[in-house]
Amino acid sequence: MSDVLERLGQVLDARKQADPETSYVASLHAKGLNKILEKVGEECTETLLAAKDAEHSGETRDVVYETADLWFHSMVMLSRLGLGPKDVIDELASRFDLSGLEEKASRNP
Ligand SMILES: N=c1c2ncn([C@@H]3O[C@H](COP(=O)(O)OP(=O)(O)OP(=O)(O)O)[C@@H](O)[C@H]3O)c2ncn1[C@@H]1O[C@H](COP(=O)(O)O)[C@@H](O)[C@H]1O
Repeated sequence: MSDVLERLGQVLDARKQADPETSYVASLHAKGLNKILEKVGEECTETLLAAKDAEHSGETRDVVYETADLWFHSMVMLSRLGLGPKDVIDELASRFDLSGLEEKASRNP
């Protein structure tokens, strides 16, 4: 599963040098970090709206589609900052066996 994220991360890094006329990712980089963050925010909102709709309709296709857009644009943001999916996967892996409530308590002793 994470192989897909790893491969996509490599493609995204390579696209930083690509022609903005032929690459969507390169066109985002050409517009700058603020444009990338704007897209992350937009996709986040679209994901929330799709999840709200899905709870009522039971139809989950749009949630998957919008979450893919959100992950994709978040990965473009990470790539912009010299990071990649491995950084996030390693962070999640380090949280295995740690309850979210315990982690929160350790932050606010
Ligand atoms: N996974 C994706 C991916 N998911 C979504 N998108 C694009 O993200 C955009 C989604 O934004 P919107 O729906 O808001 O579309 P929009 O209205 O065109 O966006 P704006 O003009 O408003 O910014 C669309 O253009 C989608 O095509 C993606 N574009 C590229 N990839 C991957 O990135 C690789 C490199 O892409 P290029 O840089 O285009 O070669 C591709 O081979 C894919 O693997």
